[in-house]
Amino acid sequence: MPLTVVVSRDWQEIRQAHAEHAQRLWGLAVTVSVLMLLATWALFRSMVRRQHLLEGLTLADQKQQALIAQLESEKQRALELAASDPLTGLHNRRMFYELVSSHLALARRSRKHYALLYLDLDHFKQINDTLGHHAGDALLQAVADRLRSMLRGSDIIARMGGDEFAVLVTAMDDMQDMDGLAQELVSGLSAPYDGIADQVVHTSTSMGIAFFPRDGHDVQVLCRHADTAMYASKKSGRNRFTYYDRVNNADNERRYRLLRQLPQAIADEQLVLHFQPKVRLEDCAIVGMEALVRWQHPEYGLIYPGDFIAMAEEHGHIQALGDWVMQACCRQIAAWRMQGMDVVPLAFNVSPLQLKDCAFPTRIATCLQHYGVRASDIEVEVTESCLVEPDGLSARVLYQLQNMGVHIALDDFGTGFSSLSQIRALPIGTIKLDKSFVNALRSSHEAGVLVTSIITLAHNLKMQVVAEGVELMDQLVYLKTAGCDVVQGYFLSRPVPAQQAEVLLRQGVLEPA
Ligand SMILES: Nc1nc2c(ncn2[C@@H]2O[C@H](COP(=O)(O)OP(=O)(O)OP(=O)(O)O)[C@@H](O)[C@H]2O)c(=O)[nH]1
Repeated sequence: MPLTVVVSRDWQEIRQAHAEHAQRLWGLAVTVSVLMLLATWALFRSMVRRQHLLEGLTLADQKQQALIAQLESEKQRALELAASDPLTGLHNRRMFYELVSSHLALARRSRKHYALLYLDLDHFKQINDTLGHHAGDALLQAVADRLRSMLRGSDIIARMGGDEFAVLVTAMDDMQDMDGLAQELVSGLSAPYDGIADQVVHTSTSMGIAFFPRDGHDVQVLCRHADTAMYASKKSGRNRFTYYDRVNNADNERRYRLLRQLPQAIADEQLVLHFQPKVRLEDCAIVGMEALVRWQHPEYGLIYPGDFIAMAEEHGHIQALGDWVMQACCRQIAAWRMQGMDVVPLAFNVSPLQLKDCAFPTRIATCLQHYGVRASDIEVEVTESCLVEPDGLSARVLYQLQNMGVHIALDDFGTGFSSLSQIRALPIGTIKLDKSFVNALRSSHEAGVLVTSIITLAHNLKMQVVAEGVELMDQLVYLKTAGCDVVQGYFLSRPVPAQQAEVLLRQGVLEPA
């Protein structure tokens, strides 16, 4: 700003000169002040806006965290339910297998002994029949409590289903130690149970014991041997225990004879198929049938697959047996069609070993052609164990089957380790919900929630849901409400021979009684 010097005697003149200058200064000061005020106000507004934005972001973040936590806890709940038995709170079969497997992996390096116990209540069905299912349930809970109290925290206890329990007694110094504990368990479990349906209930338990490593090296073999020993206890009078190595050799003898006779039995057509209808819940129409193989043995009578499929798998007969089943199905479809009947798809079970055979799809195609049957007339049911390697040979075989037009269903869903997202990558059109879930519907609200969410998820993934093992009206009603598509189980029909299946097919519908 220029410096002005006024020399004058006239006061007015001097004032005049200063007034202009002061006015300019004043104007400048006002402008600067207004600008500063405006800048402060703008800064303040932007800070307030930032604060709002920050609060909004924090809130959104909190909401997202809450949602993630909720999802995590839902997942945890589902996992817990899938790992434990809802009625007793013990581990379920799946978890037992997992825990025992990891225990045995460590046990291999120790010098300790492990005993696998299989327990089955004696005449439990009578308790259900006379006192009702609620009393039966209460007794199962009381048995679970007694097992917990009699065993150590380190032992693994599970309810394997129905009235069957299993225990892994861990790290014993000596196999002889088992005698005392086994006796204690058998007598402890046979002591009267107070307050079951306001009564005192008496029951007893038959038990079988297999030792690791003496009687088997993995959980499957140990369970099978302990189960065999448990049956030996039942046969020799119940309310007792039997060690696997002391099982009456008659059982082993029978197994050995069946094993030797199986190849000839397949060739001699001693196998027969029974058929269990699958019923659509929407209109009770029979929309499919599962073919189940039985062995009509000349000496032992009708033998169920549980007695010979594992044996066929272990001893290299599964391909011949599987081929027989596939051919018998196609033959049956052709025969029914010849009689002018409307045929529904016939499903048959395929073992994991068959799916590892890259010639399997070609054999199916030849068989279909031979009997003049369409690929859509059959369905293959595979188990989750077939799917452990999603891009392995089994997956390729499944894709080949799908390309041929064969429908693929996943059997016993929920008992293995596959998740819906894992199986989504495979050509699975239907999941068959395992009967343990259907069974748990009666005793657990959580099971209901889980079943409903599996059905919804499966539908979102465009899969059909078949519920297996439906034995009661209330299970059927629940499944229908939950949106399940198809059911199968004793409540509608047991597996029946071809002639009875034919009657059902002609009927076309199967209304609940
Ligand atoms: N209350 C109740 N009963 C069940 C449950 N699950 C299966 N069951 C019943 O348990 C019974 C099991 O009977 P079994 O073990 O086959 O026969 P059992 O009468 O015990 O005869 P033995 O084993 O030969 O001594 C069947 O009647 C099933 O319906 C359940 O969760 N609760």
